[in-house]
Amino acid sequence: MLELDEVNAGYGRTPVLHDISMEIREGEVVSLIGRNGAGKSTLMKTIIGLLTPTSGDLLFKGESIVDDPAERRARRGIGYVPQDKEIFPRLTVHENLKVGRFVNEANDRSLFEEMYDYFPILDERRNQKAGTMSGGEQQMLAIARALVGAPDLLLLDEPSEGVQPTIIEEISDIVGEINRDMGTTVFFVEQNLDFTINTTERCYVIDTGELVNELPPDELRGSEVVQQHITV
Ligand SMILES: Nc1ncnc2c1ncn2[C@@H]1O[C@H](COP(=O)(O)OP(=O)(O)OP(=O)(O)O)[C@@H](O)[C@H]1O
Repeated sequence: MLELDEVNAGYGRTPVLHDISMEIREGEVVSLIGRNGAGKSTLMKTIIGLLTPTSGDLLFKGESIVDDPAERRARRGIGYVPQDKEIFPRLTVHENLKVGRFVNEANDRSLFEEMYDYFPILDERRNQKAGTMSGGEQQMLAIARALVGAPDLLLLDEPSEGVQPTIIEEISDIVGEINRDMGTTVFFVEQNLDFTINTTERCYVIDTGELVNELPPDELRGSEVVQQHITV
């Protein structure tokens, strides 16, 4: 589904990502963990097209997308939830979902009702202004908005951030259901070990812009790799 081939990227003259190569196969739920400043958001921005790599290639469904602007990548079928969610606080829940549908309008499918089934709290609050909802509810809205146009790949940047623990578990379960029922491939970056272990099938570890390991989730807890590269 997604392949990164020796990707280097950064800000201006400051390199952040160094020779990142990874592969996310169709139907997988894959994660990347690393501490603050390790380069996780930079990697997400590079995949969605908000940052241009200085070298390397990005392939989506076997085709290079490295020259595509972000909106074309979205229309090819990549949904993205940024770290700060970027919901529109003055728009209602339903209006926010409509924006998500517009971003992916090339796709024939719209999943408004499916999203309300997965996230009943959003159904209850269809006409509520998004800015009045809790952090967890806003995160759910951001995920639903990224999914409403039926992308093939969903990218989540720290989905547990600013979300209370009970809702983190709920989000983990819903991401799993969406992956199973809709076949959506998922790639997320996180610092939260519990969320990562509960949600993922395979986990990459990043430290100072370099991939240092790849582990199954049941080896994450107590692992020396995690001690060395994740614990602050
Ligand atoms: N817009 C920017 N301009 C310059 N440097 C930046 C910018 N954004 C991030 N950086 C730097 O790039 C490095 C990686 O940051 P990034 O946000 O990718 O880390 P992260 O792993 O997502 O961390 P966090 O969990 O804190 O979001 C850091 O050294 C950071 O200071």
